[in-house]
Amino acid sequence: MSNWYNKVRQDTNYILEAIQKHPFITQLMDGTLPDDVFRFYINQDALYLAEYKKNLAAVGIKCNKSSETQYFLDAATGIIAVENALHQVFLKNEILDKEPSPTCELYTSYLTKIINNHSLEEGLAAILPCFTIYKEIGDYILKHQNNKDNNPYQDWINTYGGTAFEESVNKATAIVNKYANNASETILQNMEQAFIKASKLEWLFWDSAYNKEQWKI
Ligand SMILES: Cc1ncc(C[n+]2csc(CCO)c2C)c(N)n1
Repeated sequence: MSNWYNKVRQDTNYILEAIQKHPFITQLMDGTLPDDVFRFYINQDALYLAEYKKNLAAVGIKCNKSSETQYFLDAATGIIAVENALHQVFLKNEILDKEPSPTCELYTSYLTKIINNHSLEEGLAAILPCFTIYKEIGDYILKHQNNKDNNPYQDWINTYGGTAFEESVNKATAIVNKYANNASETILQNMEQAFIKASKLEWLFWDSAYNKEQWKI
């Protein structure tokens, strides 16, 4: 298969469209997203990222080539720097709640399960939507917004849209494509399932933030 990502991107287009239409994203874009909702999101995202960086490092050390390991370990370190800066801006460094929401718990546990108990290829497929969906949503907002000078969430939008983040996403995608090129039919099916599941969890993460999801008991 020449380009695995292009195929799964096509197959998950409906998820991307659902994210673009989600009120969290439309209100983030027009700047009307309630402050408490965004803070809930950033709070949960800080908890998500604390686990995600471990998952990225775990995938990295399983890769065969040292350049691939280097890439994922650098990306994990980058999370500490870049993403934490966003949390400083919006959360003023204060973690409001240390308890992950059900969806945050589900997404991080799902990734940890796949990475630790399944093939490297599936692990790679599972971590990729985190990169590609944020890049696409960042670009989508930059393209469609007309309030760049007075959107309270512009720092967030600029982090993911535009060219700064593009190279990193392309590199991650290229690594996953390379492993897919050498994968068996069964592994390819598992990779696609993992990519779809993680993409759905990205939608769910925004939806759960929009509803300020709580544990029911
Ligand atoms: C739920 C959730 N999903 C994806 C990202 C975006 N993101 C997190 S780490 C990383 C790779 C290196 O920066 C990217 C793109 C996020 N912040 N929160």
